[in-house]
Amino acid sequence: MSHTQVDPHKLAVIALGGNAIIAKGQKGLVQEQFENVRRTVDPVVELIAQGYNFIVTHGNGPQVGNLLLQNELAREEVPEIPLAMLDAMTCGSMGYMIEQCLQNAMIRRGIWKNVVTIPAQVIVDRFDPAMEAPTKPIGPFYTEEQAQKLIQEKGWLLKEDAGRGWRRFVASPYPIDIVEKEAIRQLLRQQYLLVTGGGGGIPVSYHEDGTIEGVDCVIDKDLASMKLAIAVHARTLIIITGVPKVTLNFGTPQERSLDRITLAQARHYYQEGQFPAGSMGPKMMAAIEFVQADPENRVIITNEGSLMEAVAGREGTHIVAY
Ligand SMILES: NC(=O)OP(=O)(O)O
Repeated sequence: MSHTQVDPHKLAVIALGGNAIIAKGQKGLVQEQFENVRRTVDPVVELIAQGYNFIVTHGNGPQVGNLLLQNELAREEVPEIPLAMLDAMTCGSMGYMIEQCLQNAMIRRGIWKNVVTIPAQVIVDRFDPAMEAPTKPIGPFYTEEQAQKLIQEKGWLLKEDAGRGWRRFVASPYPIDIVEKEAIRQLLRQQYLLVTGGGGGIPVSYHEDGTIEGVDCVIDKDLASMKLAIAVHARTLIIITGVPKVTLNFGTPQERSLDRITLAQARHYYQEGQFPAGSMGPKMMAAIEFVQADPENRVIITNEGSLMEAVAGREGTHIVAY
């Protein structure tokens, strides 16, 4: 294989949760975020040393929610920034952090590889019904009492987020395509390590004349990562989350973790309502669509500490065609 070809079996898209970069209970200080990213990229760099290449994507839920809050607090002093632009800001700021941590980890490991961040525009349908029914939790967690006060005083939409506390919700339409996908493929052919699709990408939609414009929403990063993985013909999509394995009957005495499930089983459990919206739901939806796209595709859902073992097949939940 020449250096201008990409081995799809050694190419993986790895999606880091925004909630792993600002963990629950943390304020989101820049130092905290750098520390979390450093810890997360170490095993990624170990896998690079084994010959893998990656597209690293990341969530932005806590970060874009914090920016929105800053924006609203400063609205008397400086012009407000629309949500699509705030998404773009997180692509840059979080891309900077992840890119630098990857570079430093590779230098320490004696690996030389180009790393670059691309703030990718992701096409959505601005008439997607999801624009009218917000499902994406962003920003800090509140108690129910704080949330009710904010709903009354500020008119924000706050809802309970998968048993973890109350959060603000914004629209999250389905990602259709990636504007910069050809540039991304070109850089992969040249063996670049890419940070792109961050925050689910910057949401944009087409006008009838073919021009594009930002849409104020936050795309789910697991669905955008899946679209990216399909676009670059990666065979592996890795979704890093807070738990080592996906479980059935979560939080009940019947709870059990899943090691390896087929596409048919994943669909069955999804339809049974085993995976709540706002947590495991979009991850499993992304997994189903990715494996459906090609029977050679596989998805690994795990946490950062189990990544090495999961890639070796000894940890995590694996979703495969058969
Ligand atoms: N955009 C997005 O899905 O972010 P989180 O993963 O942080 O929720």
